[in-house]
Amino acid sequence: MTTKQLISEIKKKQSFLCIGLDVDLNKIPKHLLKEDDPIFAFNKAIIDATHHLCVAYKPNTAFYEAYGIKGWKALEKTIVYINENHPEIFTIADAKRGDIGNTSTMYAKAFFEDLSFDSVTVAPYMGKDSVEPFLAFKNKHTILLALTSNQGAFDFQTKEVHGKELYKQVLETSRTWENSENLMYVVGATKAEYLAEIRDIIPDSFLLVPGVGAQGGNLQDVCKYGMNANIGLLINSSRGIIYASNDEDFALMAAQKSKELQEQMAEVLSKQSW
Ligand SMILES: O=c1ccn([C@@H]2O[C@H](COP(=O)(O)O)[C@@H](O)[C@H]2O)c(=O)[nH]1
Repeated sequence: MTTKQLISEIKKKQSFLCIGLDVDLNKIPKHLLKEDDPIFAFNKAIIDATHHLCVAYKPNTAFYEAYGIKGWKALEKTIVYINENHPEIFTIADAKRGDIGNTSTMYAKAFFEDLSFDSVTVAPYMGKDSVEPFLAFKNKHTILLALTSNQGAFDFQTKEVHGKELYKQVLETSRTWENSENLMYVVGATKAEYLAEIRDIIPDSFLLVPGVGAQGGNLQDVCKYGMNANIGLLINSSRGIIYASNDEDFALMAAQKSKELQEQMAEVLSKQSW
């Protein structure tokens, strides 16, 4: 999917909500455990109930890898289901990959070609030659970790190296890489106060913003400091939506939580001049 198509979908749905599909078999409703593939059954119900309210789904691959081959198959069925039934939805493999060049190429093939995701999250720590193999894929997006939502972000990312914070160096340097127009960045909702300075460095890039909901990030603050002329934001909530109920009504409750966020986004968008 192109960025232009993503922006047009945001305008149409009045939503820049990304729903995280982080399926934990200990948290899903008990009745689903009788299904052949409980993970897929859960995802399908959530997708059927919420696809009109969001523009992106983000399965975090850890939640699938943890269940071995069955988990990976459930991930594959989930992405096929989204791509076949809702091709307008932007898909994110939250896999946080990155390795020496030839290995990164294989990671990129796994997520972009085999699984047909629109994007994958990538760690910048190994530098240019570990990220450029992902960037080489046309109409696919590499979402680079910049300033993450967790407390550990302060261990390295905000530390100054040669007089500049590391996350700012990631933003500035990555802009010089080949095919950098295929870059998006992860910035945690819990770090909203950094967004104005981040926008000074990368005014046009899309940001994937996790941390609203269970981690306490504030949607209004993220929009105030992080939005650009093309919206430029995908705000993710995972647990706050998919575990709104662990009973028979889980999909309905997920839709209700999604609607609450979508309505707040529509309100913000109504004040935006296009
Ligand atoms: O900085 C980051 C990067 C990724 N994540 C991931 O996003 C979701 C957040 O889940 P919630 O349940 O809404 O807290 C999860 O998959 C994280 O691994 C992040 O939180 N922060």
